[in-house]
Amino acid sequence: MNIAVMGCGTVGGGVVEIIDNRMGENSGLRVTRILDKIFREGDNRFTSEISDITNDDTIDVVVESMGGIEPAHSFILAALNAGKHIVTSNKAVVSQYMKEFVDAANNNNVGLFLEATAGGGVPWIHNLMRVKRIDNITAFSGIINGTSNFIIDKMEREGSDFNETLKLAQEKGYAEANPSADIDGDDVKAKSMISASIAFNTLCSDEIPTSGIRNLTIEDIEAFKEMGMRVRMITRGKVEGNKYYVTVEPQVCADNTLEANTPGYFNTVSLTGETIGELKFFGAGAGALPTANAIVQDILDCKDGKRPVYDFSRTLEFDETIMDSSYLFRTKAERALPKGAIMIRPGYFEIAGKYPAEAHKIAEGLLVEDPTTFMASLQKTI
Ligand SMILES: NC(=O)C1=CN([C@@H]2O[C@H](COP(=O)(O)OP(=O)(O)OC[C@H]3O[C@@H](n4cnc5c(N)ncnc54)[C@H](OP(=O)(O)O)[C@@H]3O)[C@@H](O)[C@H]2O)C=CC1
Ligand SMILES: N[C@@H](CC=O)C(=O)O
Repeated sequence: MNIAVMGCGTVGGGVVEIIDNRMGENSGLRVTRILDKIFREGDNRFTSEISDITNDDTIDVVVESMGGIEPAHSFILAALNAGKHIVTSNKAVVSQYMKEFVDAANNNNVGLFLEATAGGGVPWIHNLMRVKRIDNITAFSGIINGTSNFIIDKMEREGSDFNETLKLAQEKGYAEANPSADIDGDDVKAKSMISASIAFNTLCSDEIPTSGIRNLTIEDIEAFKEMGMRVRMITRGKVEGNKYYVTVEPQVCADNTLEANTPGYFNTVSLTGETIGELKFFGAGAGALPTANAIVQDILDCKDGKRPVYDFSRTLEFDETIMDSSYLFRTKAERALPKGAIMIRPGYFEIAGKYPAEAHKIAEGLLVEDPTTFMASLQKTI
């Protein structure tokens, strides 16, 4: 099977490394073209022209690991329309154009493989699809961003500085090209849209309330520790009747949970199915080789003739009333808090029974008066 890799940075470089140097010749996989801006000296597979891939009938699979929206969107479509299978790690573009990509793949009788778009090396998408062979998935939740977990964990363990740790995550190749996607929750939002669309058989709304860890301080971490809690960046998705909802925000969890004990750049993500109950998946959530591993697994599935089938036919209403939670706010803008806020320790307030969008709106109001305000949901069973 001949493979073209578009974008040979952290992830694409990992794919080339695994196929060229680790799998051996008997794997039946060969990287024959690499599209990037900078060419590796002496490697004549490099090109900057998409037509060198789309016009090459010997190429079976195209890996898209460039990131971003354009030209990734048009290159993926061009490859699908040229009859190439696509394997991508680019959650930003997939979350925005999932339906268009699925339709193009179906029209051209090729596969669209998405394992690496959520959870890095964790076989999350594969298992969502596998569980659905028997069960309706009623909920998912957990940590699906390695960078934010790496930052929080290092702050907890070593008292490390937020910005220095973010820099370290960038050096290690965990962070997005624009790392605000990691710390403000947009990366988790994109992964959640893909996860929810697959889990719930409906194209997920992009109106997911999203907030991140930008304002998290060492003092917050110490305060949570004294409360027997730890904070994690969490996605939550849920279906009830003909309603579904998804939210992305930091969550303060009991310190004996698997989520609270997820270290470094690891992810812990779980799904709930009607007969299987709760299933949890843990593993490397980012980085060159774990993510490349997920891509190569997809390529091997493709080589075995497997083609993922996506079904978005379920009509569900995106409705936050199925997901009320307690929220915690650390703010100096005490007077701007709504009625019912209870001070649980100096500077920290709890508001019970709030819907996510409502809570995020409260946080936005507080941030105007106190730009250091931090908000998190308080863990309970969803
Ligand atoms: N890093 C990780 O741990 C993970 C990343 N992902 C996703 O995988 C994708 C790639 O991420 P990552 O490998 O970290 O990113 P990198 O920035 O390390 O790699 C992207 C590569 O693509 C090249 N590139 C970008 N645009 C173009 C273009 N128009 N033409 C040619 N080459 C281009 C970049 O060149 P240049 O640098 O010169 O712009 C770079 O070499 C992203 O969608 C990311 O969200 C998913 C899971 C994990
Ligand atoms: N930046 C992302 C990379 C993997 O998806 C993360 O940190 O999780």
